[in-house]
Amino acid sequence: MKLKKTMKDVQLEGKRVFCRVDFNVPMEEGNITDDTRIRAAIPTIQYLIGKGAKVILASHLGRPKGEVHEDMRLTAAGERLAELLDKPVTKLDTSIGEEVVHAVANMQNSDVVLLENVRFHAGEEKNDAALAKQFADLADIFVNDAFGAAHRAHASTAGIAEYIPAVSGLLLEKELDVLGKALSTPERPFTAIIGGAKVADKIGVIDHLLDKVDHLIIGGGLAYTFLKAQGYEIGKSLLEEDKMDLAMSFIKKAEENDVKFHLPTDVVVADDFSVDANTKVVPVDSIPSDWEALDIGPETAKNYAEVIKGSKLVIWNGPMGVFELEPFANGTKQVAQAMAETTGYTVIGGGDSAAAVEKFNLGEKMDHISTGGGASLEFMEGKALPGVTALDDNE
Ligand SMILES: Nc1ncnc2c1ncn2[C@@H]1O[C@H](COP(=O)(O)OP(=O)(O)O)[C@@H](O)[C@H]1O
Ligand SMILES: O=C(OP(=O)(O)O)[C@H](O)COP(=O)(O)O
Ligand SMILES: [Mg+2]
Repeated sequence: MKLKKTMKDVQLEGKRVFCRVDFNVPMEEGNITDDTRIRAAIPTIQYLIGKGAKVILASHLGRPKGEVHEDMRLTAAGERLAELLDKPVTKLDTSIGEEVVHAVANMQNSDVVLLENVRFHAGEEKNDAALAKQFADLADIFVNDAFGAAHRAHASTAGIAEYIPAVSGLLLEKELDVLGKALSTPERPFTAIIGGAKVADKIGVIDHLLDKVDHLIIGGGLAYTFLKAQGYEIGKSLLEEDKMDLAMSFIKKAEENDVKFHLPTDVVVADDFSVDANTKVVPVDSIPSDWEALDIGPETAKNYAEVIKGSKLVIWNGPMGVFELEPFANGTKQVAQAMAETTGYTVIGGGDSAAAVEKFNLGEKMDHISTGGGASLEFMEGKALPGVTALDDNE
């Protein structure tokens, strides 16, 4: 990957800086349940403040699909940011238009403005040139520090870089450095664990991982597309129907490459997606047709923990179950515990995976917690990240 310009390569004093961060934090009833991603952006924001820049922050939250969703506003993130910076943060209700232009015109050096969720505009995810230009017109310099969204070619992560000087932030730089080093000459056995809910996004990376790892462990919502492809009844569990053939091809490729492919052998099923649901542990061949599997079972968790403890390098993205709800947290907890205990090098990625590890108070026991899930997987796969390639080359 080409070296990119960083904040140190540009003059910042008095400059308006459009700084893309990933404040896509897990929320529950309007409250932030894990602020890892906000804390991770603080060094860059402090650096800009210290240099006397006018700091215009932009982020997405959730997937509002181009419409305003009251529960996806960045208000709580702005409040948390102000606490962490110990400094006022002007939170705006939109990310383009007159209100924004006016607020930016009134900024003093070292002031911080937080724009509203950029995904409230349909042009964001389409990487619409007109929207990217509107973002660029607000600023003199673009700083990308949103590693978690660096695999997206969107208006505020990539498009904007066409119009103004574009450099990387400290978090983006650090993530690329640490992940790059861990993977350059991986220690073996090398194990990758993939779970979570973004099945369509993540299933593709398995292909490349099968050329690299010794063990591939599958959990979370991802598991059921594989189980269904093998002919099991999965009830109402998460399924990407059009990925079933792909799933089978991966099982075959694993055999050819002599990669141990681990799927759940037992699961926790529920008659409802809720904390009060009726639940039971069943073998994977006995999932009731009107129930859904929301966690790996205890036998599976024990087996996965053994593999992890025998590994020299483990990368993990995506929770093993719906860990946010107590009855479905055990699988994720057991895997996190094994990651904490193994003597191997451990890398965890993803907004929700990081939140899970923090919830179990095991964050300090991990070697690296990446703020990106999909982003770290695509980086490890060797794919170019649009949020990085868009930045100016350091020639
Ligand atoms: N079996 C399952 N069914 C439905 N959702 C699941 C299941 N297992 C895990 N999840 C959900 O996956 C979500 C996280 O997925 P994802 O965003 O892909 O991970 P990350 O943020 O770590 O990259 C969690 O909110 C969790 O509740
Ligand atoms: O939460 C994110 O990714 P992750 O769930 O893979 O960690 C990023 O903010 C990207 O969000 P997106 O997957 O809606 O583009
Ligand atoms: Mg997530």
